[in-house]
Amino acid sequence: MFSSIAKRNLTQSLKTRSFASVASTDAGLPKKYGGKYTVTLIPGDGVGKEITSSVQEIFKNVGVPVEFEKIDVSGLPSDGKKADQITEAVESLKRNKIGLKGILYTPNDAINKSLNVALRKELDIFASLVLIKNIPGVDTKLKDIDFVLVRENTEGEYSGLEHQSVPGVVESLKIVTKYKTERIARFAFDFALKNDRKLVTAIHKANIMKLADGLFRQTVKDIGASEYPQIEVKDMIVDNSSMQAVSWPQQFDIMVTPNLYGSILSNIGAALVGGPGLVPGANFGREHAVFEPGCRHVGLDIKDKNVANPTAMILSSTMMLRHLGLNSYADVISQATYDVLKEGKIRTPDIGGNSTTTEFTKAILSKL
Ligand SMILES: NC(=O)C1=CN([C@@H]2O[C@H](COP(=O)(O)OP(=O)(O)OC[C@H]3O[C@@H](n4cnc5c(N)ncnc54)[C@H](O)[C@@H]3O)[C@@H](O)[C@H]2O)C=CC1
Ligand SMILES: O=C(O)CCC(=O)C(=O)O
Ligand SMILES: [Mg+2]
Repeated sequence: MFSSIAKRNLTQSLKTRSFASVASTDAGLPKKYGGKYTVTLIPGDGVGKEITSSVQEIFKNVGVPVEFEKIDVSGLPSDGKKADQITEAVESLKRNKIGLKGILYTPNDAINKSLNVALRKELDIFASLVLIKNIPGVDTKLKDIDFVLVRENTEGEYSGLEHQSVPGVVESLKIVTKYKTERIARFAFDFALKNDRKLVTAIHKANIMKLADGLFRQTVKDIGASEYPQIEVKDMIVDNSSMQAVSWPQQFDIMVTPNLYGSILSNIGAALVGGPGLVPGANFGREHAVFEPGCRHVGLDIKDKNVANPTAMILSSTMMLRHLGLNSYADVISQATYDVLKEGKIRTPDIGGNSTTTEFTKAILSKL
């Protein structure tokens, strides 16, 4: 199915500290026009503008053959017409097939639905891929962490099907389908095969949600046993997985999860390796791929303060370049980013420094 998932193809020097090459689906890659790819750029809310500016500056400096088509979308209630913005973004992504995206804010009210979720559903970018790996130079309590989260991105607890039956009684539907579970399971196993990973763990709560999570658990196990006998498959209850993740994360290789457990585990994963500013991510469908920071934080509290860590966005952009087959550009940019982090002289406050986003970006530029 995902025949074009790239093998780890990084140079030996990068191997120990780079994330795996990323999955791409068997959909045709975007076409180049005038020698360049057009990529939809959605800076998003909070720190989005600052961290995507950092990527744009780096791409320009390196001469990456990518032209950005910028679309402003905001989840902030005050900011313009949501329906028009999201339609424009979806049309652009459908045209370009590929996007780089910051995170869109969702108010905690009963009215405004998540635009992030709407975009993922509309494009059917069903597989969220988040890479949790220690970065040399970023000190963490636990070491040698290197696991991948494959999260179902379009159903589960994020289905948004809720109603109040009578005042004080709310029903919230979690949808799990065999079809969508099979495809996320195959994505996880294909990714394992192509990236030399050996173990897929299905995360669930089948002891309580016997039908929904029972279906998820059993389907992953069945697909593993029948189609991927060379990959080991285990399952683990989500509560225990959370505990294991903060005590013995080295046991995990690939976790395949329903939607909400993936969000929670991506946050745990980010905390393990240094925070939300460091973890890259991507969303794949059959036709489209959208790259965005893996644990999807908005960072409204630090907006326009020039302190955001752009690493997650930069590494998401290098995943995107690998998806486009622009590996040499990806290698140069990720190497420079890792070098700056390893040296530790210039670092943003989230990882213990006092440098600005601009200074961090300049330090990367100086390595290129
Ligand atoms: N609140 C929202 O509108 C949305 C929330 N989410 C989800 O909700 C959960 C938590 O989100 P929030 O409470 O909004 O978290 P948040 O955006 O407030 O971030 C939490 C903390 O991390 C810091 N942070 C985030 N990005 C950073 C960066 N690049 N560099 C340095 N520091 C950074 C922030 O300053 C903040 O202190 C996550 O699972 C996220 O995926 C996802 C999309 C929208
Ligand atoms: O879009 C949102 O507001 C929240 C979504 C979320 O937590 C996630 O996608 O990880
Ligand atoms: Mg989340």
